[in-house]
Amino acid sequence: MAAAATLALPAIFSTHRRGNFYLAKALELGGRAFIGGSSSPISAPRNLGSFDVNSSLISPPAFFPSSPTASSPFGFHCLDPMETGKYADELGVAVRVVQMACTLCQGVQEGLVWRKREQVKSKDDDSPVTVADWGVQATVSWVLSQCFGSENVSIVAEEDTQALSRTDASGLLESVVKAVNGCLVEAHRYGLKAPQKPLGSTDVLEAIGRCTSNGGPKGRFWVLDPVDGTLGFVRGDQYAIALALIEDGEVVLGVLGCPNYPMKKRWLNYHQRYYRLMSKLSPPVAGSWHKGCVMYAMKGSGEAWMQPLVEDHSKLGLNNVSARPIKVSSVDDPAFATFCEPVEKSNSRHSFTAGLAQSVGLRKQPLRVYSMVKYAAIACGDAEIFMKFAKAGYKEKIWDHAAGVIIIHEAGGVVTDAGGKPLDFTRGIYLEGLDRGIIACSGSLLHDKIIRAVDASWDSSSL
Ligand SMILES: Nc1ncnc2c1ncn2[C@@H]1O[C@H](COP(=O)(O)OS(=O)(=O)O)[C@@H](OP(=O)(O)O)[C@H]1O
Ligand SMILES: [Mg+2]
Ligand SMILES: [Mg+2]
Ligand SMILES: [Mg+2]
Repeated sequence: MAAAATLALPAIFSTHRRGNFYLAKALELGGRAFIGGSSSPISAPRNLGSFDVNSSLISPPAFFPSSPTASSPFGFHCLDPMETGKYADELGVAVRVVQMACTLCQGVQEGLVWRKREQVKSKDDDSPVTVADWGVQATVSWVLSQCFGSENVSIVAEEDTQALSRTDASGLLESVVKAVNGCLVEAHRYGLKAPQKPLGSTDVLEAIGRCTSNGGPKGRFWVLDPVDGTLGFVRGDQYAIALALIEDGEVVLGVLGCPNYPMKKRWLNYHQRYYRLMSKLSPPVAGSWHKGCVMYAMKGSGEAWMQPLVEDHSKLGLNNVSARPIKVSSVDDPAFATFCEPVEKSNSRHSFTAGLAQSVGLRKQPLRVYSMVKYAAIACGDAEIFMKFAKAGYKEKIWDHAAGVIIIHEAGGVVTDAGGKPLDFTRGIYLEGLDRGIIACSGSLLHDKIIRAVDASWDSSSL
């Protein structure tokens, strides 16, 4: 939604050289993020079958097992049919398109090492936007329209076409079109249909520009953050692709693609340390740095799932596919809890959260991670707390939270504002009425403690 008015390069180029060096190093180590199966304890997902929504999908969905179930003729992750079958088709399409989008982003992130100047632009608020942000928005919008019919699809999304439509942006637009077609041509590998011919620039602009919904309390709309944590993305670090569906003001499904997030926590620790200490750590054995996953959940199911990113589903035996249920951590002693927060000081008050951490008895260093990967870390039990206190005047957008909130919730956690109220997705593109900040926790014990600590210290803080 924020307009990208200038094509001038942002300051991040001078300050982010380190990040690109890291990315180059990371790529030297592992090549493209690819997981052909996880060695984590797996329980096979109970989903399945053939699939054909408006003939835009082909069957069987390669990353789900293949036998049909009574509850899901479309073959997706089969949750309790009484409660959650309603959105099974939407979830299936959402997971597939997010998987595809992850691959698009990985390609662009690799390219940033060599061609960053053409691929990153600056928006009015100086935040970065890249070929990947536009490319993912176009791809998701196109696929959703194909699958459900454009007349049935309404999307709230972060990006617009303003910067891409400028006469001096033809090279940029060309890069976006190339990224989108490169992604869509592989659609069949994800059980989706590719376009009959490559999309032209008009089609791509139309797909991006179609995402003009303003949300609200009634009806059904998708919420998309094509690249959340673009700064992390540009720096070769963590980022997420976030897609959610909202109906009558409630988030009913959420999918988070986390292309650099490992299936195993120990690799997250390694990733963090590797970025910081770079040359002092020996590189992981090639291919062993299993990173890249998609997490998803459907409202009311009490289940959330994580599966590895796969590049080519056709090369996988269906039974090798390894979605596993995720649950929040059971740690409720603050001394052993990990809390996450934004990396950028300008996005959240680090000094305030440091004070809170101390008063609550948190002992570990904060895990500063870009994007909704923070929500992902809590949902899968890698961390216990996420706190964000934006500066006064900043209004949180629904696309930065919707997918993460439902996944944490279904995985057993709690997400509220600092007043203990659920986030309100009924009031347009912003989380209007948000009380002070956002607090997500693995359990209510920790959550209560943080809320009380915020109350105790808010007035004396300078916020
Ligand atoms: N000033 C300010 N205050 C608070 N939040 C802001 C602010 N500016 C931006 N944003 C939004 O923050 C999104 C990234 O949030 P993160 O938690 O990943 O922050 S950080 O990058 O780790 O610092 C980021 O999402 P993306 O634009 O998708 O990257 C923004 O929507
Ligand atoms: Mg975002
Ligand atoms: Mg974004
Ligand atoms: Mg942005």
